[in-house]
Amino acid sequence: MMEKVAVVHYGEIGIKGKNREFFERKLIEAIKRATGMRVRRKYGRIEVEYREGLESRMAKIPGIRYFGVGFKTELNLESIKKAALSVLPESFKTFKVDTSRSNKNFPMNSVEVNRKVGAFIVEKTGKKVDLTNPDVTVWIEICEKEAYVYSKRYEGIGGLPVGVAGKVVALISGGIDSPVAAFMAMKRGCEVVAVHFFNQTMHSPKVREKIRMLAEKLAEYQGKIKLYMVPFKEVQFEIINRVPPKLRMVVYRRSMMRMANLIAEKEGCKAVVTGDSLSQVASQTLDNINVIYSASKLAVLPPLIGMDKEEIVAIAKRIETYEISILPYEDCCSFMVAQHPETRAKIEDVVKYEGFEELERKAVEESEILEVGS
Ligand SMILES: Nc1ncnc2c1ncn2[C@@H]1O[C@H](COP(=O)(O)OP(=O)(O)OP(=O)(O)O)[C@@H](O)[C@H]1O
Repeated sequence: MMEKVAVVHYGEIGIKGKNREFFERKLIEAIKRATGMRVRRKYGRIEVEYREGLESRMAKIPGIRYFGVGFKTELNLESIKKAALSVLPESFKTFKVDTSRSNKNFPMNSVEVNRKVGAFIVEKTGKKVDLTNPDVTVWIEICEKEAYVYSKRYEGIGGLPVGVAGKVVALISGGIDSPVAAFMAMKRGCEVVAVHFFNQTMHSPKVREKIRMLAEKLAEYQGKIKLYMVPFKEVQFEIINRVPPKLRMVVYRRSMMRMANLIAEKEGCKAVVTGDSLSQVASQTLDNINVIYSASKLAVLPPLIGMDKEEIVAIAKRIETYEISILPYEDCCSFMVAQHPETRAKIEDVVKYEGFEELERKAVEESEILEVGS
């Protein structure tokens, strides 16, 4: 019996005590959804029936630390040797065998298995062992009733399965930062509801298409994603009518916070995620962040707060949102703000211009709600 499988390891879940079963169930659901294959929990790992192309989908599932693709075999040295030969690539010069053994009843320890299987590969292929820098590593995992043997090992994105931490609203602007922030929240177990505010007259269909593309990319990590497109032209015009240009930016971001809270209430979300990073732009001074975030009843989580632009860009490239984010688009709000917005806003100077909750509620009610992803 030799069955082609992927064997999944999930670091952090292992140490979560009584929540472990819940986390494993969520991870199994996510793998099933992403691959459509049979998935089983086994020996502190997850075994996935193999199909072509499964690797790229699995590499995007939060909660997976790494996974191997190879064979499941019967638990005896002969079967393991046979599997080891069959996972070798066509051309290589050097190799090593790396065995781990969770079944302590197996008659050989890991070092002995390394030696026996290594000697067998040398005998059959004439290749050399190199323990420090081999071209190929053959991993062998000896479990209760079976062994897994593979030479292809893929890094996952780590973190926790989507959904174990609850739901959040993530504000997605169309820039580089906010999709990265949404991804970071997913990676820590949040199910994300994406929200974008746009001006229904000024914004071309291209903007909507771009936001949809970003949501689709994020859906690859989460399964499906709900996207709220909130038309907030009326709110914007009210802000222009009432608020001096210098303060408009802080006021519209507070308004976005209130609308995000309304959506969170509808969707059962427990926090608002933004792409703010400290001091990157004028809106992101500590004074302004205090004033903006205080418009939210729910906690506001800015996962990028301590990151440099280069670090954010590197993640955006890795998760493949970068190429979409740099497509040209009309920014929602730059037309309405002063060239040098206030950087030290004070709450008492701002609230006196506010009071458009009715328009905010209407904008949220008129949102287009899309289910994106497969
Ligand atoms: N039109 C919008 N729709 C939804 N969220 C928005 C919108 N504009 C701004 N935001 C939220 O406010 C945050 C700060 O926006 P701002 O434009 O000041 O910063 P930024 O660093 O350019 O962020 P980004 O790269 O995400 O656009 C964004 O990361 C996003 O979470």
